[in-house]
Amino acid sequence: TCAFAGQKKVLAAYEEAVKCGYSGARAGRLHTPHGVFDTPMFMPVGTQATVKAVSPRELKEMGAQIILSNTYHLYLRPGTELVAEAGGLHRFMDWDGGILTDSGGFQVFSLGPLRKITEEGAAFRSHIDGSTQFLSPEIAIKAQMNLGADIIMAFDECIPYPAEYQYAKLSTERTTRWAERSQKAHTRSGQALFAIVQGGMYQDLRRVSANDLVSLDFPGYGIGGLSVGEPKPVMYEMLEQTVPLLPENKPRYLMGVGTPDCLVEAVRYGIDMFDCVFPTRVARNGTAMTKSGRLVVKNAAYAKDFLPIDENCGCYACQNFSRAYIRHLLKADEIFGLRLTTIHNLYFLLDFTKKMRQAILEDRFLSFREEFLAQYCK
Ligand SMILES: CCNc1nc2cc3[nH]c(NC)nc3cc2c(=O)[nH]1
Ligand SMILES: [Zn+2]
Repeated sequence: TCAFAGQKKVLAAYEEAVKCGYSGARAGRLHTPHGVFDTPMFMPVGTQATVKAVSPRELKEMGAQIILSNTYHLYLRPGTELVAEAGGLHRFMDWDGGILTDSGGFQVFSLGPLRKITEEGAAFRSHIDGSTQFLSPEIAIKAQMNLGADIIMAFDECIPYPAEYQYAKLSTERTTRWAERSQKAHTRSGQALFAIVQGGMYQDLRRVSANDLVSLDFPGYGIGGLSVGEPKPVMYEMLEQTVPLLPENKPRYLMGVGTPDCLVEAVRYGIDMFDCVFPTRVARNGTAMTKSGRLVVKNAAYAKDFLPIDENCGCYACQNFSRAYIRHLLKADEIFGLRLTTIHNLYFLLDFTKKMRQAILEDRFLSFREEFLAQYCK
């Protein structure tokens, strides 16, 4: 491993990245106004200012460092000015760890019935009350400044998959112009603005997007437009093309990823931060994540299984309750059942990133990856 001194960048500084072997995997420390955090890291998703079914105290207990909230949702309800009046998102939801807000781009394209995208921004209909809404780089950045997250995201377009080369090219160029407008609109000190690399599934567009955004000098970079239905090998190929072009002393955030096998591959390419609704979403339909794959604890097979979900798991659910009990709660539509599967899934992913960090620091990441993939894809 080689120690690595990054120059101090305001707030989202990236330093002590420790490279491991010939893979791009690295263990780093991310500096924010709410603390210094270890990477690789998984960020639980708290879309509407709550990570569904768990409390801030439980999140802290399970080792969550930074959580994600969605600007699109909070902008529509309860409104980002209201959150600012409440003292900002940290106060509003009583979370004193790190918060990252997305810029609404993705939700507009994936939630609201899309109206149209112009150079100015994106018009859409609210998925809540059908009202006509409009988001632009300026509006999205102002909303995020009101929310007061530690890390905010530039306004971008997540190119759908598949997309024609010409569309991907024009959209990527516009996203770069939007990144510049986001930068100009961002006037709040004590907050890091990350750009988002696009380029669809086209190697040359990915390289152009990364190079253009790097020359605009952001404190960190999201990699967007992935985990949108493309085959995993295509996602990995885009990472291979993109990550090496990003500054080593700045964090790389792969948006919307994912399952443990994707995390371990992305870490190998040099990704530091992840967010995904998968662990909390599948928990709510009774699926638990384990190192051997998924365990649908709601299945009849577990009716009399008095073992925990995972005997080696240190989470509150596995330390105190059996599969039979959790299955009973889920079958009875008891809220506590969803809480237990959610606590387990979040703990599993947070613990998994901690294990990857340890492996990197001990220079054994590649064997860690081999062993995990052999067990997980079984
Ligand atoms: C910050 C908002 N912009 C933004 N969010 C995203 C969220 C994603 N979530 C997934 N898979 C679940 N892919 C994503 C891509 C983007 C993307 O390209 N852009
Ligand atoms: Zn557990």
